Amino acid sequence: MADAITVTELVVRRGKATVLDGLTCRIAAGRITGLLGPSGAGKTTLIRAVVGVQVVRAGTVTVLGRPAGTPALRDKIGYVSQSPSIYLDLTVAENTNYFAAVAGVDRSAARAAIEQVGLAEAAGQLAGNLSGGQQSRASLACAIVGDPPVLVLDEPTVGLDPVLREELWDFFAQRARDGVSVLVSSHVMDEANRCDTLLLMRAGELLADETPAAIKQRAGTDDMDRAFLNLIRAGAAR
Ligand SMILES: Nc1ncnc2c1ncn2[C@@H]1O[C@H](COP(=O)(O)OP(=O)(O)OP(=O)(O)O)[C@@H](O)[C@H]1O
Repeated sequence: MADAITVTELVVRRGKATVLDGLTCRIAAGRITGLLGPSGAGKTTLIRAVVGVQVVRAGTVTVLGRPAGTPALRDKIGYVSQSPSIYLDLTVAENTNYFAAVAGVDRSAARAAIEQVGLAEAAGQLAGNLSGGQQSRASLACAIVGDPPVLVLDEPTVGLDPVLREELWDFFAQRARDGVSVLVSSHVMDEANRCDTLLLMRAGELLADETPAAIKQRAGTDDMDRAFLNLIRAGAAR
């Protein structure tokens, strides 16, 4: 299977700490890859390197065969950061229209994105007046305008109720079936079960790069929470 993202011997320092120390992994095209691990493991740092906003000390990151951060990738990656990255003084529709203009697509794509995240009724509202969950969805709408072939989502379902979370995961699965490559970080284990592949990180290292079923089998349990705890504790004890 082709890789959408290739990370080779990646070294990143943040402040005085080496957060990633020679990380190597591959993210398959047209699949949902989950990025999991304890707080501080380096998930956001890896995501930032993939979208090209992280200074890297050594190693390489390529997306769709090009170095991460190259201008040619700008309209190929939809990125949702941990905090909503929308203009609070614009309406939802104005925000998505702006992203449509940047992506070079017309406003019908912006309207479609708003509908896909279930925000049609709030399209005319100022983003600053939305609830936290609505702001997250508005951010996601901006990221998916123009159907980029790669989606990079940093904890996109935080603060969402279970129904919305389910809908968004159905949406990610649909996107993957359409050939989109989805890299998504999460702390929620039932979300981990919906990924095709899981990258489990701890302290900047990759502890596992396997299917959810393989991870559970290796950890000797059917419960994903328990499987992760087992693997993380085994990793810590190494
Ligand atoms: N701006 C920064 N300056 C210095 N160190 C940082 C900075 N941002 C993050 N770090 C450190 O980098 C390490 C990895 O952080 P990162 O945000 O990548 O972890 P994470 O796995 O995404 O955590 P979480 O699940 O809590 O979001 C942490 O030890 C953190 O303290």
